[in-house]
Amino acid sequence: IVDGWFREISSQWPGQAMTLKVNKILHVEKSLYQDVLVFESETFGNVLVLDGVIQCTERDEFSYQEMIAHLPLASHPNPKKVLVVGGGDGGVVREVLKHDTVEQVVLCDIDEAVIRVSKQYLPHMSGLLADPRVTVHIGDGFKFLSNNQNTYDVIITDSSDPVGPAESLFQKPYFELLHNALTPGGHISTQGECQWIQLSLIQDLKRVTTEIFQTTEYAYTTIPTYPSGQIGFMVCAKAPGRDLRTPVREVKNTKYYNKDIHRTAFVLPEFTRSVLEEG
Ligand SMILES: NCCCN[C@H]1CC[C@H](N)CC1
Repeated sequence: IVDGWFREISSQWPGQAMTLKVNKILHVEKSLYQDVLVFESETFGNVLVLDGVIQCTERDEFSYQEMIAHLPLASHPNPKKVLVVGGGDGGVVREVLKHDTVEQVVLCDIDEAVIRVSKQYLPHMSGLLADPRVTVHIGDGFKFLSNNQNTYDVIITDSSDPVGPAESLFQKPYFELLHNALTPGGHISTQGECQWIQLSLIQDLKRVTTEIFQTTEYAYTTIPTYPSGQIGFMVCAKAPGRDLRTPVREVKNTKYYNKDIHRTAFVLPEFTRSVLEEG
């Protein structure tokens, strides 16, 4: 933080950096896995930063949390059991619970510090972790999945970037574990990075998921505080011919997501479409 500004400088997005004006530093900690920082910003509410990278801000988190949850859930006929890998801030769990078909949500995050800090500084995101339908498991999602076959209707991987604790969540073995842990007809969504910055990574993710899932699509949303102002998702189905672009159930009480946003999220600019569809 330099002269009151936090700058998100990272080798992952060379030559650019989001900066946010800092009112007050609220928490600094080195957890077992990463550096944890929470600060009160001037215009985006409280901000959670892990290893120098913005994870979520109170003002715009709803865009990412709603889309990564509702794209796989609203296109699934009857999701009852849901797993969230990562997502320790609780925002995705809050969104999953908006589906009244859901009977149980399991959250598996490797770092208890993220959950503890989110409960203290991000109450609007972490509040529903206390819901009776939610089970919180502290551990490596990779290991957790290998003990669960044919169990979950939807699995959402709400991860940080592939540099650090989440690195293994972007590789083929993980997607095979996801496929095995899904019930037939199950859906996944993963934090799929940004087409302006990581298009070659997205192309790899598309190739890998195409080898494993019968249906796989990339979608994206706009979100001011992520690099280049947007982030994408890989959305896949363990079902032949499943239309992931069409919501089959309505989602209420959202601020970003609606049925038209669901459809248009999958419509890609030519520089991305040509790379992902021609492989
Ligand atoms: N629920 C927190 C979401 C974490 N996902 C982020 C996507 C953008 C990245 N640069 C950092 C993690």
